[in-house]
Amino acid sequence: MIIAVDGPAASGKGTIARALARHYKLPHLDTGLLYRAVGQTVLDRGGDPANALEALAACDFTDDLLLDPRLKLAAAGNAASVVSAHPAVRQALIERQCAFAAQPGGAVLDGRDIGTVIAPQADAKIFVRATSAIRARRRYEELVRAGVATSFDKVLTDIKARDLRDSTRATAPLRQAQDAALLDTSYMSIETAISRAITLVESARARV
Ligand SMILES: Nc1ncnc2c1ncn2[C@@H]1O[C@H](COP(=O)(O)OP(=O)(O)OP(=O)(O)O)[C@@H](O)[C@H]1O
Ligand SMILES: Nc1ccn([C@@H]2O[C@H](COP(=O)(O)O)[C@@H](O)[C@H]2O)c(=O)n1
Repeated sequence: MIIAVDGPAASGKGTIARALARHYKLPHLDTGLLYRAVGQTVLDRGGDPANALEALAACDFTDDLLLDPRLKLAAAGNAASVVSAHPAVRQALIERQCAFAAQPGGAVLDGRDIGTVIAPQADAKIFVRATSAIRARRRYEELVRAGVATSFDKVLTDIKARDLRDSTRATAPLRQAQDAALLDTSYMSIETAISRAITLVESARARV
């Protein structure tokens, strides 16, 4: 079974995708990490994420970078949102994601274009959303817990800028697939959101 989980920054899609992977004993891929690794590599090389050639060259990152805690920070997230708009970067990362989705037994992937581009054949698709203020509050609290110095206003501004870039780019923009179920977690606890996600997957399976 392939499960596609998409949604905007800090909507909770990673939390839900990891829980679904545990529940159904499936491997999980956080595809945002791949774009973050490209963005971080450009920054480490002193390059400009908006430069398509530099961003494409940074797709040669090695997998140990995926464990680098810097990928969780705002700098990598913002750079990821810029490099991910280059069609050549998306093309360079597509094969790896499609292969992950196609492995025997299936997989859970989360990102922005899983249900629309990477795995349009997914058995279950969930589009996770929450208001920008609630997403910013959750992300701000997460960063504070991790000891990162920031402010709620900065996190909210970053999230809004990322939403705009991700949903207006020409290639594989963030959008809900026509056959995806919408899960608005704005006023849900993590536990409720996970349990609703499992119910949505079960409904999708029952329809097949
Ligand atoms: N329903 C919820 N209620 C409260 N907090 C939540 C909920 N869902 C997720 N969170 C918290 O919000 C933060 C962001 O969640 P998560 O990392 O899953 O989002 P994401 O969409 O995967 O983010 P990113 O776009 O950065 O990959 C985390 O600290 C997580 O614990
Ligand atoms: N399938 C995807 C996943 C991510 N992106 C871009 O990467 C940025 C970081 O993603 P997070 O999920 O870790 O927040 C995100 O803002 C997107 O620009 C993507 O394009 N496609």
